[in-house]
Amino acid sequence: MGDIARQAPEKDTGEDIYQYLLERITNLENRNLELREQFRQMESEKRYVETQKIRYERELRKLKSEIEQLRSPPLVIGTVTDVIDNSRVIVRSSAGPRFLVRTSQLIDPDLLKPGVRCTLNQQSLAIVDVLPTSYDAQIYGMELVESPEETYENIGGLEPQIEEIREAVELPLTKPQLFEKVGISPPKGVLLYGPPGTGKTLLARAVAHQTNAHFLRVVGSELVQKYIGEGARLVRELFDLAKQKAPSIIFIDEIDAIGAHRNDSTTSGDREVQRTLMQLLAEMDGFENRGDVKIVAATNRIDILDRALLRPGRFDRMIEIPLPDHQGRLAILKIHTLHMNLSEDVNLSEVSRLTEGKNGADLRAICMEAGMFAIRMERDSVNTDDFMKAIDKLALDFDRHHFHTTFGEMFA
Ligand SMILES: Nc1ncnc2c1ncn2[C@@H]1O[C@H](COP(=O)(O)OP(=O)(O)OP(=O)(O)O)[C@@H](O)[C@H]1O
Repeated sequence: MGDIARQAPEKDTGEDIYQYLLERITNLENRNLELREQFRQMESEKRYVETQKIRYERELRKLKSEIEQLRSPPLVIGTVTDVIDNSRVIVRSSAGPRFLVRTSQLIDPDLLKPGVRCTLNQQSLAIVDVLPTSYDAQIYGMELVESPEETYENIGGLEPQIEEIREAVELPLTKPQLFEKVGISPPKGVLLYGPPGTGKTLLARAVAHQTNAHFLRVVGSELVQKYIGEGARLVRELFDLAKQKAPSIIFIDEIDAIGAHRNDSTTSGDREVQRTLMQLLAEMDGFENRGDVKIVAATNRIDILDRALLRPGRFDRMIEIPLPDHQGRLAILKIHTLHMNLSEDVNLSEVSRLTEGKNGADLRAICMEAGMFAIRMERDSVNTDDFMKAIDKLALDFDRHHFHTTFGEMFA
């Protein structure tokens, strides 16, 4: 600035004035360049702030819709008993009482006939939807796979557990005569317990693959939360379907949601859970041991399970699925990097050492993230640096998730 503001020469010979103006022009040009550079930097900062803003807005929208979902009340199931006119029908709710309710204009009045099952809004009891009369696994969030693709080779570090489940589930399905000859009953149900993401679902799917059995998966919490008053009925239908599709493996994930230790509380939610559990126990008891339907359940909370579930003839085999140790992590990393193009510098044993305490699902995520870092750097092989960044990113995501969960709980 000082240069630009320099005083004009006192002696105004033509040469001096020319020199002075030349210098002034150069200074102004330099200053112009400086300002342009500053402008460019500010533009790029502005762009960065704008993208950050978009990211936060997106995150906000996601969180809002999550809150919305959590707040949306479950639906009540009912059966139409009488139709008054196009907008009013009498419905018997699954909890017992009958109501005169309104129907949404979106529902085709021709569908509303006595005997039809429908869902009702929990507060207004207005009819929200009509359920198909025939059994539809998808409605209830059941997953039915003809024969899953996972094999024992896709499971890392659980050799003793694989052996156990083969003996308890696979052998009775493939060689029932062995048990008959010896005169013992094979286990009816197997309970897999341990921390989340350690491969319990994977193990159950692999057994179904090995035995060419249908794989039917239900989630305990969904059985009792999605459609009030339907838990017991769903359990009954689940077993019917499994028998129909035999050989089959019923996989009940989060069994603790229906099989937690009972206490004396009598809220309607608790009664619903109890009815569902009683139905499950009844189904298991009335079940042919030597049949070709096997039940595998999984839980992260064996400590809260009702002992009734663990009695002989029910889940009489318990298999612990622990967090993987160093060798286990190495085996899992090998599985998830099998088809990846790894640079020579990658030492999976070192990656395993740096991921102590991580489960199989985390390790899979680390491998995928490492691959993403390589893609971002426009490389076609994954190197050690990518793995290090992926490990850091996972730790960061974990902290963020933890923060959101705690934050969410504060407002729950
Ligand atoms: N031992 C393992 N070997 C290979 N992959 C694994 C292993 N454990 C977990 N994974 C990976 O993590 C994913 C999630 O694991 P899975 O759903 O089987 O865990 P889970 O124990 O059933 O968890 P949850 O208790 O949360 O239901 C699997 O699909 C698989 O890709």
